[in-house]
Amino acid sequence: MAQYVINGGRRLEGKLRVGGAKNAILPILAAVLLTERQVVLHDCPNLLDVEKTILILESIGCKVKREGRDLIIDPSTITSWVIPDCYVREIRSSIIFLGAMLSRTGKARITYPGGCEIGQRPIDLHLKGLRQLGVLIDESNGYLDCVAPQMEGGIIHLDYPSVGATENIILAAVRAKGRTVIHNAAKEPEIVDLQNFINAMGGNVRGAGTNTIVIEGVQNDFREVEYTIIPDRIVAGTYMVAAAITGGDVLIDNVIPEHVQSIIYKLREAGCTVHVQDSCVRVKGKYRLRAIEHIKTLPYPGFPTDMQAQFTSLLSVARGTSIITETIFENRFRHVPELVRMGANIRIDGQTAIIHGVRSLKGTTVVAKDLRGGAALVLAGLRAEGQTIVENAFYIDRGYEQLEVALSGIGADIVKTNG
Ligand SMILES: CC(=O)N[C@H]1[C@@H](OP(=O)(O)OP(=O)(O)OC[C@H]2O[C@@H](n3ccc(=O)[nH]c3=O)[C@H](O)[C@@H]2O)O[C@H](CO)[C@@H](O)[C@@H]1O
Ligand SMILES: C=C(OP(=O)(O)O)C(=O)O
Repeated sequence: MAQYVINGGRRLEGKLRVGGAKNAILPILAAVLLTERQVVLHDCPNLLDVEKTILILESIGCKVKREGRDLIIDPSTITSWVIPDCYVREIRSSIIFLGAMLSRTGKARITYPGGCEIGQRPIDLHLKGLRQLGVLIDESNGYLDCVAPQMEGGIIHLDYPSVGATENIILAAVRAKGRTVIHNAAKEPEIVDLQNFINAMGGNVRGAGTNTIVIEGVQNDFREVEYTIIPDRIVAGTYMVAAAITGGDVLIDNVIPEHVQSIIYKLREAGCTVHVQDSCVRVKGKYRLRAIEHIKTLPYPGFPTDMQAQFTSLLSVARGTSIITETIFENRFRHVPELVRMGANIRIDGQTAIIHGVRSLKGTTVVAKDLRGGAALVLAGLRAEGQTIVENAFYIDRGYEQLEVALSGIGADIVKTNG
């Protein structure tokens, strides 16, 4: 199986560009089902999760063509409302097809989604919201069989601002009769991107980015659309940490600075210099950064859970003791035992990691257990003395495009091999 081999200790310097966001393109690929006209998406990242989502679209009859970083999709020819199990089990975000498929065909069949390395990740809020729009859901033998002859708008109060539930409800409500209001909606930038994409096709969604989203059901045909995916704030954040942890100086291009505000604040707190200009963020690290008193993961605009693991690596070599509390997912410290194998001094107490910074990490063989935890191990390897091998590279490839090429371009010694 593929692995990353890193010879650590090199200071990273130079410039790199961030591509379109995984968490934006995945729901947008589902939203494509809302139209029967051609959709052209620009800056589509070449990621495992994107490839698998394209396979879902193809398996239900859509035609998808990749030309460089563009995807050209013809969704006019849907032949099935059944989302195939094999993809659903592999990628969690496939559950978003439920709302989109219901909007398009009034029915959908899907199994429960996978991707549960970081927690249980139930879908109760998705289903509760859809039921409130009039969807009849039969849950038996591990399948969700859904029918919605005519969805009706309604008022939905989410018990928690779940990103996926917010997206699923928006997708279902776009074609419902009347107005839907989602209270306590998630405010993540990827939801704003979904709203903008839907509106570009002819939908009527407003309020994304705030905690109240209003969807006016639209019955008429949607138009052809060309749309550019927003840059990936988590990939940007990961490169920012790569600069910081190696004491480097890296300019990251194609970033929306507002989307990485909480990451910038924490990097500055650790002693990094961060300059922001237009769509560029420049991060200068130091060999020994300062500990951060407390990082608590929170829904946007709070500190993202998807950056928690990378900061655990960073703080493992900072001067002093840092505390990180993970409040979103219950099993998201699986990178910690691997970091400890590299010489980090970290103790887990429930949902909190207590990190006593050490002067150096030592390269060894470690195993990625999930996407961001895997990226965190690569970051630790960039800093460590000697050679680090990160096994299970496929986890990392779910969310990072040619990570070894990007990092080599700014001075890292990293290759991907077939173990
Ligand atoms: C493809 C995608 O966009 N993935 C992101 C999305 O995941 P995802 O959409 O799965 O995350 P959610 O916001 O839904 O989950 C947040 C929390 O709510 C819980 N929950 C969620 C739904 C539900 O019906 N019931 C329930 O209890 C989850 O178990 C979790 O503890 O947001 C997460 C939180 O920012 C990110 O880490 C993921 O990268
Ligand atoms: C948890 C993540 O993704 P997913 O929701 O697709 O598993 C992530 O991007 O860090």
